[in-house]
Amino acid sequence: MSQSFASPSLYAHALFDRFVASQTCKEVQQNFAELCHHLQLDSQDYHHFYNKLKEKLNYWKAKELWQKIDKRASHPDYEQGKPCAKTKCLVLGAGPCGLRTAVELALLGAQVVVLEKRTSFSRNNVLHLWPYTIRDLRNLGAKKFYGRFCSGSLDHISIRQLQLILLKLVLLLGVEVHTGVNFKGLLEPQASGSTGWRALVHPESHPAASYQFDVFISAGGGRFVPDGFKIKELRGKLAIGITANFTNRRTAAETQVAEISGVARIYNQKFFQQLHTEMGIDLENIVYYKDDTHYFVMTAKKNSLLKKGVIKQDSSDAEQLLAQANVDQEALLQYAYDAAQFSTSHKLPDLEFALNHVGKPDVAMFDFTCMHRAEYASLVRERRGKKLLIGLVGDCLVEPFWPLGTGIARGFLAAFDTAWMVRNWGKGVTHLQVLAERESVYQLLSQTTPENTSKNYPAYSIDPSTRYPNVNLSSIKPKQVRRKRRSTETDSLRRMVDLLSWCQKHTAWCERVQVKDLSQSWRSGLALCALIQHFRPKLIDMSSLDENDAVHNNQLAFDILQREFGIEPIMSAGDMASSKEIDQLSVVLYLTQVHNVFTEAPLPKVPATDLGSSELCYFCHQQLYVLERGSAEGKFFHRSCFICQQCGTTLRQGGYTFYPDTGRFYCEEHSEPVEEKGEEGELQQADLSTGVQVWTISELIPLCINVPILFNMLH
Ligand SMILES: NC(=O)C1=CN([C@@H]2O[C@H](COP(=O)(O)OP(=O)(O)OC[C@H]3O[C@@H](n4cnc5c(N)ncnc54)[C@H](OP(=O)(O)O)[C@@H]3O)[C@@H](O)[C@H]2O)C=CC1
Repeated sequence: MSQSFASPSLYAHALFDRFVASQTCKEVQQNFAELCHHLQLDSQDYHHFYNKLKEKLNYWKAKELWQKIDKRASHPDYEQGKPCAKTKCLVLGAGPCGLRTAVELALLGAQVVVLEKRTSFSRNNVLHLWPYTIRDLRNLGAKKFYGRFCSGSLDHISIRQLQLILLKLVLLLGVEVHTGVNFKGLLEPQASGSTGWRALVHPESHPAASYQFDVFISAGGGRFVPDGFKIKELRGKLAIGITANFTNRRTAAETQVAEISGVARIYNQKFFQQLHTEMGIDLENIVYYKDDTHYFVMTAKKNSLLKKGVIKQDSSDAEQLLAQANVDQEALLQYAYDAAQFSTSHKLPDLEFALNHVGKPDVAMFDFTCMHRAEYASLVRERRGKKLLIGLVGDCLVEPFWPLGTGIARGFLAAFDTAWMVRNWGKGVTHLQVLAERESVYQLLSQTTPENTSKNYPAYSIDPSTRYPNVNLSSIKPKQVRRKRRSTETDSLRRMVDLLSWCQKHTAWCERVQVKDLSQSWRSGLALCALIQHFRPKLIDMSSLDENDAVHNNQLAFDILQREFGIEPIMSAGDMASSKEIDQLSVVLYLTQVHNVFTEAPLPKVPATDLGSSELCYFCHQQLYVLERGSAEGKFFHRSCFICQQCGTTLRQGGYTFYPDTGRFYCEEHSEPVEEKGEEGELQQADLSTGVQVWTISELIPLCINVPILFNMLH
């Protein structure tokens, strides 16, 4: 105990205060460990941890937090932690969505382990919060952890602050969070039946490697989707986003500068014209929020970026256009700096770039026209009698179109829906029913807006019917799930068969080689060498190879493929030649890469649709850019056009009356004159989705069955 404290309990209070006020991920973890040590609490005793902590820390400040947590935990949906008392969950990713899901799983009584590859929370970018998320976080004590949380009319928070709030909360609830741990894949239960599902992690010796679980939640962000899930790609017209963060010193001058919650070109032509004339910067829109940083996000026009030398060479391919080598970083910094200065009337003195996680000025330019969405949200895998429920949340489920500000709100909705699914799982509902219900709810997610979700925020719980009015939990039937899964499995199998056919076709020229399967046929190394010779005759001479020298043949092929094409060997040449059984999955993974380099199979190109600008305003029928878009009753419009039909006052959300027969909106004081009813067409939203199917290694993995048998079945 520190000498300066009169009693152990005062010291505990100080430690708790320090934990609550921690401002980095590392500080949170260290202060938490110190608190547990001082109170002699085992943080891995997840069932009892929170209650024991409460017993030992009952001074006013802690009590205020316990009251909030207890209120949430006493919701009937959690049944006092019974539904998932035997459920063990692994959550991948300590982003806001992974952590928010972890809170719910812990409240349901599950053991929860979170893996995060980063060691610090460094994302300054600021997220827009829907009213329900603000209420949700407030009720979980967000303001206790972060005093500035949504003060006044603020409706946004930096990603890192949100992560810090949720990290503190999950730790108090007994969740284990391991940072600096990279999830590499799922490990199936062993044949002996001695282990369940586990994770392959880096570093391999990390204790999380031995954790066995029956629920896996992937919240690894937009780039991480586990094997077995199909992804759809949605593309819009080219839209170049720039985000920039500047240090916020919170001086009086900085405090006074007004935020810009979304100025779009159509509203303030003069501002954008001046910006263009005076600075040569041509923008569609700009947003400025204050939190830990001064955060600016803008959509820039390509031509102005070319003229200012930010983009070096024009290209019709967005990827090439924004490739690192084609961007002048200094010019980009200047562009973002000038836009920030101009839009705040040069009232932010001494603007200095905040630094990102690699210590560079936190400015990024990206193409946000392309987004991914998982075709379904859940899966069950079964091996050796052990079932694993897999769910997706956050950006890896639905990547948001950021100007809409939907990311975190939809992310949290999916976190609740996923928790509801795990609750059913824990309660022993059959797995097809669990999946069918989850998919029924998932169908709604991409259409949710603050208007069409329930306004009864206090009633929100993990039960989907509290949030989605008129949700039909059985719109998808268990048998449909089975059919869909089967077709996915058949797709995977077909691809394996295709791979086998491809290998057979391109080794057929060599009499000494007979490819019958995707395992034993590759032992001698000759088949691999024959494939190489077929596609790159100069790299190898088959006539010099001896079938009985398997180690040499394999080593030769592995070396060539690594040196020439960067394909890492799957095992040592010695193991390949001598192991009792060759692992089919490994061979499939390896040969898929060989197939891809030799065929250079291009990914299908997607026709561009016009996401950014094709809609028209419901009222004025003029072009409607997404950033300036308001919506009510399923209509989209310029916010300035949203006025009372009679008196012209601007309407606000929740403060209007809508007449579906005429499609007109009125303020609360006026109403539709009976005799004036007319007809008005409904604006239909274009279907922007374009399914793109890409053959990836992961699609070959779900089923590693006996390919020759399947080959016969399918042909
Ligand atoms: N720049 C921006 O403005 C961004 C905003 N967001 C917003 O944040 C919100 C929540 O996003 P969320 O879905 O939680 O995702 P996040 O991207 O916030 O979090 C996912 C976390 O998982 C980590 N991760 C990924 N793969 C692995 C792995 N194999 N092993 C261990 N850790 C891994 C990621 O690290 P790493 O990031 O290093 O891959 C990241 O820290 C959304 O609203 C989204 O729109 C999200 C990302 C960027």
